[in-house]
Amino acid sequence: MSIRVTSISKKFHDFVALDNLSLELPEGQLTALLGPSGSGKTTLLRIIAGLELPDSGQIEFFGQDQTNQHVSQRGVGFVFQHYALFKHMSVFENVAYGLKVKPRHERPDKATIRKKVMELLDLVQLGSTADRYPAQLSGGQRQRIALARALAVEPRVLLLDEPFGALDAKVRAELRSWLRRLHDEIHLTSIFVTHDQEEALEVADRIVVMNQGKVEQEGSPDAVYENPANPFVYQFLGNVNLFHGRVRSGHLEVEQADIGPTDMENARAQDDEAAVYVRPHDVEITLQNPDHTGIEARITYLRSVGPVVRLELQTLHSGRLVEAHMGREAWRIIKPVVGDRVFVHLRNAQVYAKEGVWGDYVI
Ligand SMILES: Nc1ncnc2c1ncn2[C@@H]1O[C@H](COP(=O)(O)OP(=O)(O)OP(=O)(O)O)[C@@H](O)[C@H]1O
Repeated sequence: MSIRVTSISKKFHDFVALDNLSLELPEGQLTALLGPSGSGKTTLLRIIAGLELPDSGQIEFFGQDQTNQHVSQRGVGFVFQHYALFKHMSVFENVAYGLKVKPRHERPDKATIRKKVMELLDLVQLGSTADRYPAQLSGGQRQRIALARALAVEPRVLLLDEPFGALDAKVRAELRSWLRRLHDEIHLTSIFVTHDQEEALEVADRIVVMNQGKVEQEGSPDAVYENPANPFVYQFLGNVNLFHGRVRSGHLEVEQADIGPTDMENARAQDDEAAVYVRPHDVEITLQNPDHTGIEARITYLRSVGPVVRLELQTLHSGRLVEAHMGREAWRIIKPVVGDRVFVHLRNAQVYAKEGVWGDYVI
């Protein structure tokens, strides 16, 4: 385990930013701290870095206690959202900076520094910009240089705080896949903070979902997406429809439709109210409802966006709005239009019964 966070708490006045939080981060992996604004992600990152002191708890790197180590002794590299490069220095000088300011006995000679900087610039695919100044680079290029600068001092741990947060959507998407490929090359233990679930799912080896200073769930992107531990995680990881249903004798009922048998193990959940969550791409639409498993609804909005047709429907029983995404092929078969009365089927529903008891219900 390369980074171990044990029982960290941090208050700002009366506000609890981190609440007895513990976490272990595997070596060589890229871990995303994901959570809504104010959930404590940046505070945790700053405490790991040594930029902020916890009220209690312990931080270890590779088995060594770092809690009282100064930031300069921890061997961390940073990239921040607005970590401006030195404007008056060229790209080369910016990346070389951390090496040039090392104490004399640790400082590499000039030729070694030049070789290293050029290698790093090639690694971030900006070798040709060595003589330019930051003002002559795009925002995305500047962040790549900031990353090269952070890597120059060979940190043990790389910390990135919303590194692409200030960039536009297209550049952001490019840098995401670039960061993923880069990490596959360097395998440095890295933590990056984001509130963008897509970014976390696409880039990270592990995701830590945070809420109100605590960890809600941690695991691989697939595990967290496929098996969210609770409604908070489920809702946070993407668009979702919520239905109120009832489990009766092991069957899930939603708006007079018999959705089918549930596999909920807990006895209390066998006859109870249930919150039913379904993602838009798991909502299926049919024109007929012979087995009464569909919820009656009317199409109120329809628009095709690239390969997906987005629909909004309103259920006839409760008036609840439902978002559905159909593949174009599926849409072509039944060609529904606005105003049509159809049936909504819930696939891969996550059923959370009252009192936090929950089950996974899959047709
Ligand atoms: N120095 C400080 N003084 C007072 N309150 C602070 C300080 N730093 C953070 N906070 C508060 O602690 C809470 C957690 O902040 P933090 O920046 O860790 O959240 P975050 O999850 O990174 O959110 P965001 O995505 O908005 O940056 C916030 O409510 C913030 O206002």
